[in-house]
Amino acid sequence: MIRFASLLLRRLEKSRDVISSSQRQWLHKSGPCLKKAPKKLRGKNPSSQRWIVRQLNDPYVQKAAVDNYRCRSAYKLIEMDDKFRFLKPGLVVVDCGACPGSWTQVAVNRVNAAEGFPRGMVIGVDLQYISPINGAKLLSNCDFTLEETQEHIQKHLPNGKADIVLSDMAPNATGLSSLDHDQIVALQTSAFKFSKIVLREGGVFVCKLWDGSHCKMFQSIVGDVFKFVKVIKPQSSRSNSAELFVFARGYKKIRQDS
Ligand SMILES: C[S@@+](CC[C@H](N)C(=O)[O-])C[C@H]1O[C@@H](n2cnc3c(N)ncnc32)[C@H](O)[C@@H]1O
Repeated sequence: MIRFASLLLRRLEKSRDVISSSQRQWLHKSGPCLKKAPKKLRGKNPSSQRWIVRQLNDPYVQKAAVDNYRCRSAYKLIEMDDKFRFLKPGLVVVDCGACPGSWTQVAVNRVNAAEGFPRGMVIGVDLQYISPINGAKLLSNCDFTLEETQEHIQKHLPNGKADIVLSDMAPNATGLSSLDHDQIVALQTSAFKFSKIVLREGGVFVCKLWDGSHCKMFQSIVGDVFKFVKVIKPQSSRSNSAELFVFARGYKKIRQDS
């Protein structure tokens, strides 16, 4: 058991949230969460130890492994979609900040779910390499905030249009909360501007923020062009994280010049 745990630790350390199929099988068989840190943690720095123990004890990490999702973030999108029912069969989805790919996996499953409906389309884009996902177009190593990337995405969209823009993009956190907040707001402002260009009337925009001074303003700017806006914290989002999601539906297709 400990040997397997050590193997898992090594893999977790290498790839953070991403879990391989053998780890998935082991987690599946091992049942309930580990409550104690395996001996192999000795010698690791305290922050690595905390991260590893948290991963091993996190039910969503285990569930993701069993359900074949690339990371626990999948459940945040699943929860939001179970509540608001926006990922419908046949829709076109852009997933910004898609790596390692769990939101893309959820979106592919849900927009292609029903027989007799046209197949949907999911395009994922990230600064990092995203390994292939059946049924998705992936644009790896692309900075979403660049005009050329956004033009490239548009070229892949049918008539340059999408029904849903998702953005789970996040900068590398510095630990300085106001700086991190400003950086994520800048990223999501770029996703919001893009959504105003590509969304069809009635479209949906979902993005992640880290709580801070600009949240209210961001929500109000989004509210100007969507009929319904809500800030939500899914249960699967860790309670000690500043993470929040802005969910906006009913894009009002008006002339935009910003
Ligand atoms: C929290 S992860 C996304 C997890 C993803 N939703 C999933 O479920 O697998 C945030 C991602 O945003 C990406 N990112 C940050 N800045 C970006 C940018 N300017 N352009 C594209 N991706 C970016 C990061 O590389 C990182 O992979």
